Amino acid sequence: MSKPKIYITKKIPDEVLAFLEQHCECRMWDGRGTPSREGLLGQLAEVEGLLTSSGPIDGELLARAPKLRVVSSISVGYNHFDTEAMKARGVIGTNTPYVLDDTVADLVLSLMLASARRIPELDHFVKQGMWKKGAGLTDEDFFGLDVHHATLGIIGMGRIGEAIAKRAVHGFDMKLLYHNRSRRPETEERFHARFCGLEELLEQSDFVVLMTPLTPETQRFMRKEHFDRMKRSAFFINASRGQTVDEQALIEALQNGTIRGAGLDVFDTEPVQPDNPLLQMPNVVTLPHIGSATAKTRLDMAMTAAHNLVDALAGRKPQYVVSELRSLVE
Ligand SMILES: NC(=O)c1ccc[n+]([C@@H]2O[C@H](COP(=O)([O-])OP(=O)(O)OC[C@H]3O[C@@H](n4cnc5c(N)ncnc54)[C@H](O)[C@@H]3O)[C@@H](O)[C@H]2O)c1
Ligand SMILES: O=C(O)[C@H](O)CO
Repeated sequence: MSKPKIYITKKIPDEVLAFLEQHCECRMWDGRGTPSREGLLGQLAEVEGLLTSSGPIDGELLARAPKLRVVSSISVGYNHFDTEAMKARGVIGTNTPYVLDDTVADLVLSLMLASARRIPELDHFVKQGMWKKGAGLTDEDFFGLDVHHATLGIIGMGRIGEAIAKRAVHGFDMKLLYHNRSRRPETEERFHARFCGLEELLEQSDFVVLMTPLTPETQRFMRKEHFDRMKRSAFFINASRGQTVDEQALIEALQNGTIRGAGLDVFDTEPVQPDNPLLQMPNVVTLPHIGSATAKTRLDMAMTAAHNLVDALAGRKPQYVVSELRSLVE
């Protein structure tokens, strides 16, 4: 029996490719990064499975891929899936939850610590030779904000939110507030966390961490009125998606001193434009969307995605089908 044809839009670890080759006829993008949109669309005529981490997987793409049955994303976020178009065509969509929770949570704590203790700013200061006698420096020039025992507000208390909570509460003795679509009694008990309305969370937190998925409901979720409610001494951390924030409102809140600083792994446009004012701000720590970027975690994500793809193509129920498309496998 012939193997199903799949296309892989970025380089994946050898052992994941070897596993896929046992079950599928694989073609993998061999350039750097990912193919252009046109380049990708031109590859799809015979393809039954797509392994990717970007999109959009929309009506235009589906029209160019008449045999496509499964799109397996090497990511937990799947805002690049047009789930309505996929459902209408019966295309299964899968993702990779759980395997990256700890790695992303480590990064969020890093952003909190780096922004509050001004690590990149003061690293630059030292390397530029500005730490010297006679410069008139005082202790206060280096003061930051304590992370330990501060109040953390997590918006979007899901899998990654919980991993952040564990580190913050058990490691840093932080007080935890959270806002979520629904209450989580076990989380409250485990971390002495308090569920509260968004406004109260914003007003009381020293660190506000945004960890919701990007959905129509969370698009531009953090706006001017929300930054206005935050403490002037507070930090805003975003590792969800850039479009969950009104970036212009964030820029103004930072410029006006409405909030003290920010730690950002994600941006409205990625890669972030070089003239984005956020890149000029010493009180903002910026990263190139690296929440899950360790070799071990990316390997686990790619292998999880490969199993999802192989199972779905073989007519078995994959481990992680995105919720909007679960009816296709039940
Ligand atoms: N920066 C990165 O590299 C990186 C890595 C992994 C995940 N992410 C992002 O993080 C997101 C969360 O991942 P997860 O695995 O924790 O997902 P999850 O589904 O386990 O948790 C998300 C939580 O957000 C809540 N939520 C959704 N809409 C909400 C709303 N309108 N108001 C309040 N709460 C709301 C949900 O109830 C859920 O508890 C992903 O969808 C992805 O966009 C980013
Ligand atoms: O959603 C995810 O898994 C990360 O953002 C990587 O894309």
